Amino acid sequence: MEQYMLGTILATLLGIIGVYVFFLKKNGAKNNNDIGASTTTTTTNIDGECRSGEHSGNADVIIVGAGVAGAALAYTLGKDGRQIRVIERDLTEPDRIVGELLQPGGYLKLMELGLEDCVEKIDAQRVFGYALFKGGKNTRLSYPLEKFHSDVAGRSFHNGRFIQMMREKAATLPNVQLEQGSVTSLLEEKGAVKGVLFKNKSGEETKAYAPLTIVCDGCFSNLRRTLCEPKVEVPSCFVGLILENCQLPYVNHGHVILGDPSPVLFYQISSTEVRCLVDVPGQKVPSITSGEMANYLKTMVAPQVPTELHDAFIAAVDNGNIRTMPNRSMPAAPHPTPGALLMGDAFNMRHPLTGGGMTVALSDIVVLRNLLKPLRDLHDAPTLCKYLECFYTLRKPVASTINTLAGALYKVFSASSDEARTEMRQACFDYLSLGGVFSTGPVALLSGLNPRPLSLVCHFFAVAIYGVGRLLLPFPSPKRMWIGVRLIYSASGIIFPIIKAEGFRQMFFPNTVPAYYRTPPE
Ligand SMILES: Cc1cc2nc3c(=O)[nH]c(=O)nc-3n(C[C@H](O)[C@H](O)[C@H](O)COP(=O)(O)OP(=O)(O)OC[C@H]3O[C@@H](n4cnc5c(N)ncnc54)[C@H](O)[C@@H]3O)c2cc1C
Repeated sequence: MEQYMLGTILATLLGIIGVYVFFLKKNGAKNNNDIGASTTTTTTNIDGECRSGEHSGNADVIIVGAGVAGAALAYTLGKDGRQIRVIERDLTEPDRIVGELLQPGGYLKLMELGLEDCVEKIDAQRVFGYALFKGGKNTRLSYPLEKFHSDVAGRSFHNGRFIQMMREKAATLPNVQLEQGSVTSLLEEKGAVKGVLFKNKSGEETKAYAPLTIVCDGCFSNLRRTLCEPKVEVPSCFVGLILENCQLPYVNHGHVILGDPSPVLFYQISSTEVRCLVDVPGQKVPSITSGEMANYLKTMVAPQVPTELHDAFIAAVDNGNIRTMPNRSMPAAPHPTPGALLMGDAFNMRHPLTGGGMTVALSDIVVLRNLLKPLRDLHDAPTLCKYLECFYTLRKPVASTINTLAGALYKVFSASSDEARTEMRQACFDYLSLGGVFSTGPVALLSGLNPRPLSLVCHFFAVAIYGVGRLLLPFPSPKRMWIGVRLIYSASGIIFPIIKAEGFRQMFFPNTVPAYYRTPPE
């Protein structure tokens, strides 16, 4: 017992030194890398233009993009009685490897929005937690669902089917108009966005006006430039495969393999298909056409795949249906602009390892809906813009917890040649394997069921301290003490930059939003 106490005190001291050294070193460091934003011009000045003959319609809100965020938002605001005009580039069912696992926290938001039936009739699978695999060992991490209605669980599905269900549901509302068109720019007048310029289905340039334009054009957004400061990072890419005729070792669970060089995911997306996402660090993946990719998957990845899935994995590689997608992260950095708002991936992204994107998007929609509900008229753009500034703070507890965890876990779960990082990775696996609060705490954070930033920081440093304790006990050696110091330093180096980018004050003190911002304008 005394040994453990001593270990904990030592580890805490090391932690403080680590944090201090980290801040000394990082002070002033900047990262302004924006490789995600396109160079497309995003605003068109319409000062003095005649609008007669153009599509002014009578929309209260224009929504650009009917993906996860846009389609859910269209239904939500439409249900509240607003006239909604949705312009979506392609209304056919999307076929992609993103957004296939909705966390239970996201499902709760779907219920709040009245959209939970959109995961019915699409062969969606219930998800009750995760199974973690590392070096021949595995552990099951269940979502803490006991307190919730029996329907509440994660859901995994074909993303396109889910989106199509939400689009169809939104289109059943008479006040929601869904049309195909590609928005090329925002229409700006005296510093306020008044609508959009888009190419309709027949290729004709058309203008549409509304007091509020909400841009939900996804991770490759070319409209966000003027509405935020996009600092996009691409730490890795996902390579997607579909496995058939196989059974996951843990039924109804997501599977995370702590592989080398980085994680591999498996989860069921229908009753007969298992999605596999292989993380490849960096912005380039081996070429698919030259066969380099198949070779990489067979020689590097297949030996790390659980034996139950091995044959199906090889068959999926041989089948050749291999897709790739960059994994982007971008903290929310809005430029509040009268008449416009960003939502979904266009506004904020995080590494998809923890499957948090849809949960954040749906949670943001709930926050926005509640803010807009008491407003009868949206025409006073400057006042509305000032009022909606509190959206950026009110969303923080959920969004920042999920974002921070995604970024931190990706780094902890990736293999490294650094001994301290290797210890941290092992400590994380062992900490989660302890069960009880050591697994339910982090899983509740990841699943969006308990989005508390402080709890996240406590668990993160508890893992680090646990790692240091393991190094020092029973007999600390100078070498192991040094690795312990580096472990705390490296843990600080992982989490503090993410918290800084998320905005420390908003993340931990969301109730400090001035009362003025919370009061709806008349
Ligand atoms: C590889 C990968 C895996 C992921 N896995 C998960 C997961 O398992 N769980 C999870 O919760 N999240 C996951 N995510 C994140 C998730 O996919 C996103 O957070 C979510 O799709 C964001 O929704 P969105 O509406 O902002 O964007 P999208 O769903 O991409 O929708 C954007 C829409 O805008 C349309 N559009 C684009 N430009 C224009 C234009 N100029 N005019 C008109 N329309 C336009 C597009 O056609 C599209 O329909 C993953 C992401 C990646 C990259």
